[in-house]
Amino acid sequence: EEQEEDVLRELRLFLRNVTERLALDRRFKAFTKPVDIEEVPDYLMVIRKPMDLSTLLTNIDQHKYVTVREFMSDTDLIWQNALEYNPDSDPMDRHIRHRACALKDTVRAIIRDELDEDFERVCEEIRESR
Ligand SMILES: O=C(C1CCC1)N1C[C@@H]2C[C@H]3C[C@@H](O)[C@@H](O)[C@]2(C1)O3
Repeated sequence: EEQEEDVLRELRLFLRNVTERLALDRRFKAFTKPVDIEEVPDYLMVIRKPMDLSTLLTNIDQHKYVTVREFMSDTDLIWQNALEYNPDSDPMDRHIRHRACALKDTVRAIIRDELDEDFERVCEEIRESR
C-alpha cells in the first residue's frame, strides 16, 4: 500500500546516497564502470556476474532492491569479482585487491553506522509479503 511505497522510496534514497559516496571515493575509481570487455576479452569467462557502481545506480532506479540485504549482495559482487579476477602477486593485482577489501569494509561500516535495523526489518517484511 502507499506506506510501503514510502518505505521503498526512502530505501532508494539511502542506497543512492551510499552508492554516490562510494563512486566519489578515488580509491574506488576502477569499480565505477563495468569492466571493458574489449579491453579484457576473457573477463566474462571468469566472472559470471559482473557488477559495478554505475550498474548499482541503474538497479536502484529500476526498483531492483526491496531490502538493503539484496543491495549488499550486489556490492559484494564488485569486490569478490575483483579479488577473483586479480589474484596474482604483481603490484597491479595487489593494488586492486587492497581497494576491493577497502570497498568491502567501507560498505559494511556505512551500513553498520547508518542503517536502522528496524527500517531493514520493515523492508524484509515487505519483500516477504510480495
Ligand atoms: O577487474 C578489473 C577491474 C579492477 C577492479 C575491476 N579489471 C580487469 C582488468 C585487469 C586489471 C588491469 C587492466 O587490464 C584493467 O582492464 C582491469 C579491469 O584491471
